[in-house]
Amino acid sequence: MNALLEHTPEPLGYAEQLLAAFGALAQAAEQGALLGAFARQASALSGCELTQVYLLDAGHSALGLSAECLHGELRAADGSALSADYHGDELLQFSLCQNRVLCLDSLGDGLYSSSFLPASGDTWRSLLCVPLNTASGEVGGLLICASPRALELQRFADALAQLGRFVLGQIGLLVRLSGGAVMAAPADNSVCPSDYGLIGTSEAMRKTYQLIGKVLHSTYTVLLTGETGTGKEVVARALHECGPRRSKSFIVQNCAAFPEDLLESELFGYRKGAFTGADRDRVGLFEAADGGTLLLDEIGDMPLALQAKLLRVLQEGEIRPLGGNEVRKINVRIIAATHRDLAAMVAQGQFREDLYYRLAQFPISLPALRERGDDVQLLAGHFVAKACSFIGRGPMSWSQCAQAYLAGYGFPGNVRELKGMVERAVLLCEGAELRAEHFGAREQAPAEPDNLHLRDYMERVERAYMLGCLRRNNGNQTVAARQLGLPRRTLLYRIERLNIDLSEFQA
Ligand SMILES: Nc1ncnc2c1ncn2[C@@H]1O[C@H](COP(=O)(O)OP(=O)(O)OP(=O)(O)O)[C@@H](O)[C@H]1O
Repeated sequence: MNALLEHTPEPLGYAEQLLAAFGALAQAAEQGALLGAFARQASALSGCELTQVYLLDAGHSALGLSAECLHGELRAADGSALSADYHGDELLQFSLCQNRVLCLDSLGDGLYSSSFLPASGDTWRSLLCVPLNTASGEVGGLLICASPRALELQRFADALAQLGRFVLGQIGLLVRLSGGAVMAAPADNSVCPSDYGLIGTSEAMRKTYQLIGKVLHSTYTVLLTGETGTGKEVVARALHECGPRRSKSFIVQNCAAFPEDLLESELFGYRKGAFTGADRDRVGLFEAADGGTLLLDEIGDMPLALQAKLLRVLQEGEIRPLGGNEVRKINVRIIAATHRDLAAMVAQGQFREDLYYRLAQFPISLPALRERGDDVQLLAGHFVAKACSFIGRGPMSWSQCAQAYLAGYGFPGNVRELKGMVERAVLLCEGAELRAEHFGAREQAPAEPDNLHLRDYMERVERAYMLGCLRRNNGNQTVAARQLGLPRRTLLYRIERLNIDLSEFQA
């Protein structure tokens, strides 16, 4: 509480006022009343004549005015929504995209557009713009406080942000209680859940969702790394689909798929006559993705000469088509992806260092499937359900051996391999139960129980389960023992009894 109220006048009185505000907001039983009360309380707490509450729609494609309080009176929110990228409202855009508080005391000097504020007798002078975050740190909207007087508003930002977080939490509760739709949803109502459409609840994936949430509304270049099949393209698509550019194109270019010349003309486009065979102008992918997102997949395979040109695009924000004299401004979010170790490539002179640092403005490293614990089961269940519905079959169950096999398998091809394996198993399976043999795993997996004593069968299941845990943790016995809920000595004893060869895990 100390830091929160450090700069407020009369901290004790302010703390009392703040507590009363929390209490009043907790009473609101309906979303409209809650947002109105929030606007009113924010006005009292900041001393501002105007407060506005904006909420992002579920698809993060528009910012809607949800409540407004002017001179102590609530005004009916007209439901107006600012466009997908809040273009023209740089102040709102900055605060939202950077997730940063913005405080100005000279709004009237005309440097920035403030058309989102209602006309009033006086000119608006002081402005405070506070991003509203959910408990998990995602931006859900903005609180605006404005006054025609010169006020020191920055000191109220922390307290108002806390109050805003509480309000978003309450909205979530009200929505759940009513079983109704989420937040103010202008035009578009497609939902981007907090997992961005990706399957997985492991700690490693939760961290990934947090990073996606942080960078969604910024213009940073994102570098996605991770082994093949870990979902880099899926994440790039989520960054586009759930971000402010979702109404524009999402284009993927595989940099390993073309020789240098062809890749250059694909990316930059060309003018008629630029080279033999260029019989007409052709727009490149940077231009085609204007306003949207371009994923440069397998960026580690981009030839060095083209890397220099890409760096210029990233720095200048403009391109020159082959054979053309004019440069064109482009507005594209670049996402790069690779399964290679770019830092090592830089050290070996195979990748430009300056480009590496420019691309790695915001790196996201996707975990290998073997590091995602129970996500294997979740993903497998998801792929089975999809495969069954695709071929029109009823639901299927899993034998214990099949489950143990999947839990123990290392998945070098990650989610892509799991998906392929499961789809094949569904086709091979003639009954309603998926068994280890459907995964082509008779030798490695524990045999099905028909001809085994229970103790032998249980040992095999235990062995496969332990192997899976040790593999996921690269043979680290301390971590494996913790995850299995065993004392380390017991784990070592069982490893020996089950004849598990630890050298398999040493890199
Ligand atoms: N978390 C996830 N939830 C659901 N499906 C996923 C997930 N991750 C990956 N997939 C699926 O796995 C497959 C491979 O994903 P993707 O192509 O994004 O991997 P990648 O890392 O880009 O691979 P590569 O490096 O080989 O290009 C796709 O079919 C994708 O839909």
